[in-house]
Amino acid sequence: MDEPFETIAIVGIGLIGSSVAHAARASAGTTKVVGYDLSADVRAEALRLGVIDEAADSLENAVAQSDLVVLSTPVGAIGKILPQLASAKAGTVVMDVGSCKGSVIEAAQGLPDSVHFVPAHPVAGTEHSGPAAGFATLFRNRWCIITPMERSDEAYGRSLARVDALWRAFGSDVVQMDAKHHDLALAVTSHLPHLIAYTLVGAADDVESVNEAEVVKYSAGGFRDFTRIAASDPIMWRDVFINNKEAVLEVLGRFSEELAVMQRAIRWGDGEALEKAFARSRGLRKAIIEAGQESAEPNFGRDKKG
Ligand SMILES: NC(=O)c1ccc[n+]([C@@H]2O[C@H](COP(=O)([O-])OP(=O)(O)OC[C@H]3O[C@@H](n4cnc5c(N)ncnc54)[C@H](O)[C@@H]3O)[C@@H](O)[C@H]2O)c1
Ligand SMILES: O=C(O)C(=O)CC1(C(=O)O)C=CC(O)C=C1
Repeated sequence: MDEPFETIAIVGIGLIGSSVAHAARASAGTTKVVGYDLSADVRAEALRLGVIDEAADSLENAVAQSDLVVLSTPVGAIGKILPQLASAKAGTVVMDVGSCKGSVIEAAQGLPDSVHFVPAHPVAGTEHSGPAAGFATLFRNRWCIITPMERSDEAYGRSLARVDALWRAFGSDVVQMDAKHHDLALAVTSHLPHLIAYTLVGAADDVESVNEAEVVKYSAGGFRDFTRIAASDPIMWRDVFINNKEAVLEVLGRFSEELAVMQRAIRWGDGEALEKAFARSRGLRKAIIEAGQESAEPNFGRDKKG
């Protein structure tokens, strides 16, 4: 990288924060990672694992010594932390990695121009959380969506370019997007699927004549795949749904209509309608595989040993 961020501060050392720390050291010229987390246990674990070089005892201390501040806490906390960065030294670059962007940008409105805030969202993750879950290649071949602040000064443009280069160094493709569009698109591709997975697992609890032991014992592939998604961090997802309410409710409305169409087709034995809908889904999966965003191997390649 031309102008690397030599010292970075990771605020919130979980799956994404620790992955950024690993990737920055491995491929973006970072030589020192300072970490701050609300949890002292997480700070100690991150230090022990070598995810961070130094644990800061406060947000201020982490920010003071860094070229780049990475906000990788749940989205609700990002909104609370941003206003506290108003007094950061001039030229500090701050980047978040939150899953929704409108509420984060709203919280950044009060920052002075001397702080360069670049909202980013790596569309990459797993169902695991915590500092041990991160790895350097998480962002490789994935998209990172940047939703820049509305400002046209040259200094901000330079910081934007440095953040763009950082994600490219991690192996991501980078695209810029308006925050409102980002929030609607991700409500379709990420937030609704998680809501459906959480709801499906909840529904299994509701069928009283099938007990939990049977659900576990006879769990079929489709159910197992949903449970992977539904094992994601409850606090992270609570914050996503609260902070992307409008887009999620819009997409959920469309989903409910589609579900009613399916329900009706099943009730009336309309095989043609069902077959048509299922064929369309198969085509979409093929397109995702062809775009290199998923493995074509059965069961996502998880059956392979070694
Ligand atoms: N998990 C994913 O797949 C994924 C993918 C892309 C983006 N994101 C986004 O990245 C962010 C982090 O997600 P994650 O999966 O790494 O979460 P995580 O649960 O693994 O880690 C979050 C960490 O933030 C800490 N934290 C909470 N409040 C804090 C505060 N006020 N100050 C300092 N630390 C605080 C927690 O103690 C925890 O260690 C979220 O905003 C999420 O929306 C997640
Ligand atoms: O792969 C997963 O397990 C994820 O949930 C990652 C995932 C998603 O694909 O929906 C989750 C949240 C994000 O903000 C980005 C990526």
